[in-house]
Amino acid sequence: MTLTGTPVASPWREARRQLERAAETLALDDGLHRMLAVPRRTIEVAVPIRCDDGTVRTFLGVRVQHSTTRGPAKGGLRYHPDVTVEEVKALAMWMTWKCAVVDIPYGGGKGAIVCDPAELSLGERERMTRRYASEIAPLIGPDRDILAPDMNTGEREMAWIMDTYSSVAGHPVGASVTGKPVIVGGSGPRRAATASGVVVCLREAVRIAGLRGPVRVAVSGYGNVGRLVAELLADDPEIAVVGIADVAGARYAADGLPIAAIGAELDAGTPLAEVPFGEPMPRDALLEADCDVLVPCAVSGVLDEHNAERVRARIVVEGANGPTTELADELLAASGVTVVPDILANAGGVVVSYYEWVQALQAMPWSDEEVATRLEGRMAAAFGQVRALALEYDVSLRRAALCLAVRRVADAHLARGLYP
Ligand SMILES: NC(=O)c1ccc[n+]([C@@H]2O[C@H](COP(=O)([O-])OP(=O)(O)OC[C@H]3O[C@@H](n4cnc5c(N)ncnc54)[C@H](O)[C@@H]3O)[C@@H](O)[C@H]2O)c1
Repeated sequence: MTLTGTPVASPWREARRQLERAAETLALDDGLHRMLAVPRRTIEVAVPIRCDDGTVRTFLGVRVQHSTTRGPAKGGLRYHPDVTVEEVKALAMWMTWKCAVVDIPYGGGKGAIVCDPAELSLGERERMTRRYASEIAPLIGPDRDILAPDMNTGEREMAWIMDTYSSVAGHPVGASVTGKPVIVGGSGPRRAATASGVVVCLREAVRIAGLRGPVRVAVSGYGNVGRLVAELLADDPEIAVVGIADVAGARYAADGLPIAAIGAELDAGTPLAEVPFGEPMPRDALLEADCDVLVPCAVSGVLDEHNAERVRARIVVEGANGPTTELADELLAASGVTVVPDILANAGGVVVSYYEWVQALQAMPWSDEEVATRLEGRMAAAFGQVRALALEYDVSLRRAALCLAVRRVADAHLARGLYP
C-alpha cells in the first residue's frame, strides 16, 4: 500500500509488488530485479531469558538485512507480539529504499523480537534485549548493520545494545546503534529530526505549487512528529496552522491557531480537544477541512476511498507512515492533489541517525546547528531529485521516490559487480 509500515494483509507481498512496479518503470534487468526482491540475510535467533520467577522463556528474535549494496544495513528494532518474519523482511526492504531516496550510504535492515513488552519487567526486558544483541553480534556493528529504535523500543534499549556489543567487542562502539541517549553519543536534534524533514518537504511543495501566504496548514496527529511540525511552522508569517487533531478530537480556526499557547495548555494537561482556542471539530473532519496543506502525522490508512475525494487541501505531506491507502492515492491524484510520500517526507529521522553514526565514527560531536543545516540541505536535495524524476517519467512523487531509490541501489550493484 505504502512504503513504510502500512498494516496491509501481506506487507512482504506488497513490498515486492511495489518493487515490481518500479522495475517496470525503470525497465530494470530481470535478474537484477529478482536479486533486489530477496533479502541478503534473514537471521532467526532463539532468545532465552531467565524470568523474575525463575522460569526460562524463549523468544524468537529476527534480523533481516535486505541490502548492503550502498553501505551497512540500517534499521529499527521492534518489540511486538504479532510481528512476523515476513513483515520484518518488508520493513527491511522499505528501509533500503528510504535510505537510498535521501542518498545516505546505507542499505536497509530491520529487526524484531516476538514478545509482548507489557508482560515483561524492566529486568526481563533488559536481559531479553542483551541476549538478542549478543546472538546477532557477529552480524551487526558499525560496518555491517546499525540498529535503531522502532515500535516499543527507545534510547534505553539502544544503550543496552551498545553496551552488550561493546562488551563482546572489548571496547566502546558508539556507532553500533543510533537513537542512543545523548550522554553516550546520541543526537540532541534527533527528537525534532522527522518533523524538520517534513517541514522542509512542505515548504518545497508549497513553493513549487506557487501557493501565496498565508498558506493554511492542518496537522492531523499531535505527537512526536505532528506537534513539532506545527511548532516549527508557527513562527512563519507566510503560514497559518489552521487545524490540529489528536486521537480524541480537533481544533480549527480559519485565521490560524496560537500554537505556542496551545503547547502551554497541553503541557499543563489540557486535552487537545478542550484547549480554549479555535473551534472544536470531530477528529476526522479535520482531514476534510478547508486548508491548503494537510499533514497526516498519526496512524496509517486515515486517508481512504471514503474521504479522499473530500480532501480540500491541494498538497498532502505524509509525516506518518502509510497514511494514504492505495485507492485514496489514486483518488487524490485524480483530483490534482500533490502527495509528498512518507518514504521522502518522514526520512529526516534516518538522516539524523546517519549523522549520529558519522559523529560516533569521527569521535567528534557536531553542533545542533550543523546537524540542522545539513538535514535541511539533504532533504531539499532529495525532494528536488524525486520531483525531477517524477517529471522525467511522468509519474507521481510516490512512484518517483521509489524509482529513484531502486535505481540508486541497482546502479550501485552494477558498479560493484557480482561476486565472484
Ligand atoms: N517519531 C518519529 O521519528 C517517526 C519517524 C518516521 C515516521 N514516523 C511516523 O509518524 C507517525 C506518528 O509518529 P509519532 O512518533 O508522532 O507518534 P505519537 O504516538 O507520538 O503521536 C501520534 C499522535 O497521533 C494521534 N492520533 C492517533 N490516531 C489518530 C487519528 N486517527 N487521527 C488523528 N490523530 C490520531 C495521537 O493522539 C497522537 O497525538 C507514525 O506513523 C510513525 O510511524 C515517526
